[in-house]
Amino acid sequence: MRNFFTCGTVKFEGDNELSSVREIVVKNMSDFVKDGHDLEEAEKQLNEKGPNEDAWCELCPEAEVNRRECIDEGKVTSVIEEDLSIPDLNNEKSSSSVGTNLLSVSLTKNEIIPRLRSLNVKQRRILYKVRDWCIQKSNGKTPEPLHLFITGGAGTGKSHLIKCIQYEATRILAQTSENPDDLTVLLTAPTGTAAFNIHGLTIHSALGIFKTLSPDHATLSEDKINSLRTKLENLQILIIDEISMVNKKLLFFVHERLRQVKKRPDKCLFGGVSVIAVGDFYQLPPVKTKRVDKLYVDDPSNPSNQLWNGLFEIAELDEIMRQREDGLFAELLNRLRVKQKNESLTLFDKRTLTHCFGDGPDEALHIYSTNAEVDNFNKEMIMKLCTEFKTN
Ligand SMILES: Nc1ncnc2c1ncn2[C@@H]1O[C@H](COP(=O)(O)OP(=O)(O)OP(=O)(O)O)[C@@H](O)[C@H]1O
Repeated sequence: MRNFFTCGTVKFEGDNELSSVREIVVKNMSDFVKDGHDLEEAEKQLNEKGPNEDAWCELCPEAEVNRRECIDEGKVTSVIEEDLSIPDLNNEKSSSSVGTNLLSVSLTKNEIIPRLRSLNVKQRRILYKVRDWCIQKSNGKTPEPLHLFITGGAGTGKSHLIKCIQYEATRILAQTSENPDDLTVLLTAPTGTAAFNIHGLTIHSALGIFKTLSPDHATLSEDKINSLRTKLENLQILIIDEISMVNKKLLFFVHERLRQVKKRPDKCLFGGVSVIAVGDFYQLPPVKTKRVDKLYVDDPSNPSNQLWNGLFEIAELDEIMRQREDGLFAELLNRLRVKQKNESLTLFDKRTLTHCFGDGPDEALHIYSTNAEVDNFNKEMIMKLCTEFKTN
């Protein structure tokens, strides 16, 4: 056989000359078996090492970078940002305008790489846990949904980590849907300010939840649900920042809405979508919420209790990542964070706090405990900034 290949000749009909078998085979191979060696090599590697999790990035790094840069420049908008004006949310103007105008933007590759490299051991461990889950998904496996609670005091790098998780999870999960631009990871927070800080969306606007959390609005009509479904049909991970500001009722509505969107039965928690909750229960609590309705308060009589207590795996960050003076202040905050009312402060902490006391620069965000103080400050600033003003 080998002889026939190397020395054999054939004669084609109507052709007077003999043609070399070898030449014909080589020509046909170059025409029809392009990249044959590479394909064989790839098949061999696939069999030996399994699928390459970073294949997309290796094949098309430029395309991915371009796509992310376009998003940053606003040329390509996130699916969710375009329009989420679900009619029965229009009754409440603010609920449709706050969240829908916020872009759910991930960082560019160039911005993310230094962040990924800077992660400390605990941050990295959490990232890898989420990453492993995403890789299993992208390899066609069906791992149980993640329910992860990332917590830690002020400045321990929770927000920093969220952006890394969002980037990595989006990148890997892009391989699971036909359109790599499909929304697979949604970054949300319970208030407009918190959402803005992480370049995310409010939970209400992203999931079409009425702000007053009235039971009448728990279920959207099939039309409205369909519209939400087209935007969220490939959603696999929901990240909720500032979870301390979410109460049992809101989390229950999130579960219900995801269940509706994913067409899953009652018992399917969050419609099978993985949820990563991030925050610190020593920080801001939900507004107008009784103690028993706070998430961390175990109340078996409340049907939504099962959505939090005992469900979420806790991952705690404890290394303060803020720099210099900010770092000292963050350390102070973290000492105060766990103090009981009757425990006194150390002399050093008292001094530091006294040093911080004062109005601070005008342009800094001022927080007052009464509306009257807020009005006073605003008036004072208006008088300072606007020299010419008219009153009615
Ligand atoms: N691994 C890291 N390497 C370098 N800087 C980091 C790292 N993690 C966080 N930081 C920086 O530390 C500061 C605090 O981080 P971040 O805002 O993420 O903390 P946080 O836990 O969300 O704080 P808070 O609860 O007060 O909102 C930020 O300036 C952030 O950029």
